[in-house]
Amino acid sequence: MQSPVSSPDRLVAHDVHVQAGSFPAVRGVTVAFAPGEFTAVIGPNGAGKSTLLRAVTGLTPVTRGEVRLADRPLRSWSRAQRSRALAFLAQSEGLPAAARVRDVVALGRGAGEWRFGLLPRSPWTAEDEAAVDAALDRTDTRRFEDRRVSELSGGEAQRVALARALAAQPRFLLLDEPTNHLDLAYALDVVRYLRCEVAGGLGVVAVLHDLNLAARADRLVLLHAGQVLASGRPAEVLTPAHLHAAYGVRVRVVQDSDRLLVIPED
Ligand SMILES: Nc1ncnc2c1ncn2[C@@H]1O[C@H](COP(=O)(O)OP(=O)(O)OP(=O)(O)O)[C@@H](O)[C@H]1O
Repeated sequence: MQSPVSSPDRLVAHDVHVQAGSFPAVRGVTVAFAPGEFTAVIGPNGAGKSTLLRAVTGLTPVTRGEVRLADRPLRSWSRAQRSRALAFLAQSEGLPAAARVRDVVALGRGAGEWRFGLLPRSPWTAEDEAAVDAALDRTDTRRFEDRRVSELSGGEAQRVALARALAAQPRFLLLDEPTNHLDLAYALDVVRYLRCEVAGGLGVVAVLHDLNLAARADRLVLLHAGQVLASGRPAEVLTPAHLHAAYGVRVRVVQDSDRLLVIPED
């Protein structure tokens, strides 16, 4: 991965350590995420992927090191500025079951924060309406915008959560296992939607367990025991040696047309 130099637009973690309870979950991680780039964070269970994502979003405090956004320490951003710039999609995003899909996506425009008094109320504008429409269209969720969340399948609800995050028009979208529990078609759809957003300039950072999906990212960060074991382009990271060191599994990595395939040998 490119060295995380100070750049006006990057989200940078510099020598970040995070203590989860008494456990050092992230130990000296330095990475940079750029707008218009899709980074997949990979690594075995317990490697520190979720903790790193939460730390760079400002949801989990960093015990040592620093996170910088747009060349300013993240802690100097107000909560409202930060939540507008960085959208985070957790592993199991709880959506209000009784709410209609369109209203849920509107929450991405801050409607929830106004209601709970976390942000000053501002008038709902045509720009807000357009952002909700665009997010529904881009995630192919408009066709059930009037349904309640409780009437959706798991995969549909996951796309609504993605639409809500996109409606905020963040600079970076950080997703923790966005394809978890999705069938092959839905998982590929989600990656395709994300790729479209990246083409439009969004910075995407996604924790992915499926290495063959992760191979479609622009860059990979391979975590192991709270540290970066490898980072860079998929072909640089997805090597048998790296994957054996991280997962303890022997694999073959083959090039199939323009794509890498990871095949376990065990
Ligand atoms: N509150 C806590 N107290 C003690 N250990 C914790 C705590 N929170 C997380 N950990 C540990 O920190 C490590 C990293 O957890 P994290 O959830 O970041 O891993 P992960 O790579 O996202 O794992 P997975 O792929 O299983 O979701 C794990 O070993 C976990 O057990």
